[in-house]
Amino acid sequence: MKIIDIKVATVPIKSKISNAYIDFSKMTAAVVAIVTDVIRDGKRVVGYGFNSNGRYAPTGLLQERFIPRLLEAESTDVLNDAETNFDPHKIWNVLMTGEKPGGHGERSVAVGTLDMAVWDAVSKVEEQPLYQLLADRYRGGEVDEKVFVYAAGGYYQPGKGLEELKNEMKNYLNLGYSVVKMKIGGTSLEDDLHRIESVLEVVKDGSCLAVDVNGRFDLDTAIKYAERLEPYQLFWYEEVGDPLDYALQAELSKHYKHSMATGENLFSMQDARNLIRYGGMRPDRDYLQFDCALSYGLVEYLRIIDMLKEHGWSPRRCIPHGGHQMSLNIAAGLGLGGNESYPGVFEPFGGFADHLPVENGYVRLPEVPGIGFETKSELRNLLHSIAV
Ligand SMILES: O=C([O-])CC(=O)C(=O)O
Ligand SMILES: [Mg+2]
Repeated sequence: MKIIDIKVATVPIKSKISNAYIDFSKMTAAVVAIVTDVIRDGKRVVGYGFNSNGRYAPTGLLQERFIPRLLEAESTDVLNDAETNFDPHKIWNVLMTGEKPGGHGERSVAVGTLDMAVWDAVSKVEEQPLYQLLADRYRGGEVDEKVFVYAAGGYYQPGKGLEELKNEMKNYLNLGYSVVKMKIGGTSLEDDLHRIESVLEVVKDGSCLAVDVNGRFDLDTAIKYAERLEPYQLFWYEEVGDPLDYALQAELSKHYKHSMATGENLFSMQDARNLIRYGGMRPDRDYLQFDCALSYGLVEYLRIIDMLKEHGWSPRRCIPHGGHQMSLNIAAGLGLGGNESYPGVFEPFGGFADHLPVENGYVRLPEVPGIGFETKSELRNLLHSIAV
C-alpha cells in the first residue's frame, strides 16, 4: 500500500465581495489529490483536499516542501502498524519534519490541505464515511445524524443596497437555513445598524443573525459597537479585534454579555490555547471557529479538542469557519456545535451533498466512503480534473 503521486493545482475563487478587511478579487485555493495504489469497489483510491477561503493557495509551500517530504517517506512512516491503511498522525509527523515550533504562517494551510486529502483517502480505504470513522475511533461510535449549519454571507459589494441584502437573506431562509451571518465594520456604525435592522426585518429575531467584523476594530470601536448591538441579542458578535489580540477580546467580554465567536485565524493548538488562557472567552456562551483546513488539519484539531476539554470547554462550543464538508464530517463524528456554510459563495468548495438540502437549519451527511466530495457534482468535476 503506497502513495504513488500527489497532484496540486491552484484555482481561483475570486469574487467582488468584501468584508471589513479584504476583498476577494484575487482569492485562490490550492487543491491536492493524493493518488494511492489501493483499489476499492473497482476504483483507485484518491484522497482530495483543499484550503479554506481567506488564505491564498499555499502552492509553493506544497510543491517545495510538503509534497516532496510525503513522497520521499518510508512506508513504515506513513502506514499504520498493521499496514492496512495510511496513518494520518504518522503522516503529520513526516510533513512537519524539519519545521521549528511557533510562527505558524501559511505552512499550517499547506499541511491542513494535505491532511484533508489524507483523511479522505483513509476513510475511502476503510470504505466508511469519514464522520463514522471519526466517531468509531474517538467517540465510541456515536454520530450526530444532522448538523446545525448557518448561512454566511451579507458581504459588502459594489451596488449592493439594503434591498439586495434583504433578498440575499430571504434566499438563505428559503434554502432552509434558520441562522444567517452578515459582515459589519466596513462602513460607519450608523450605516451598519441600518443594514442590521434591514436584515432583522427578514429573520425571526436577533438570535437568528450573527455579525462578523473580520478583526477590524480597535478596543474603543469594539465597545462602541457592543453597546449598540447589545439590545438585538444577536446569535454572535464575531472576530471583533485582531485575532491575536487576546487582551482586547478579554476586555470586550466585560462589555458585551451575549455570545461572541472567534478563532478562524488562529492556526495551531498553541494559538488556540492562548485564546482560551488569555482571551476571556466564556465556555457557557461563546463559540470557537478554528478551521482545520487552515490550521494543520484534523490531526491538530484533535489536539485542540483535547486542550479544550482540559480547560472545561465542550466540543459543542466549536462551530468551525470554512463551510466545507471536512468540518461537517468532524462536526457529525466528534459532536461539534455545527458548521459554517456559504450558499452560492466560494463555489465549488462551499455547500454540501447535492441530494441533501438544509432543513430547519440542519443538514444530513451522505453515506458514502470518504469526506463525501463526490456527492457535490460541481466539486467532483473539479477534483476529477486534477486526478482520478
Ligand atoms: O469573509 C471572510 O473572510 C470569511 C469569514 O470571516 C467567515 O466566514 O467567518
Ligand atoms: Mg469570520
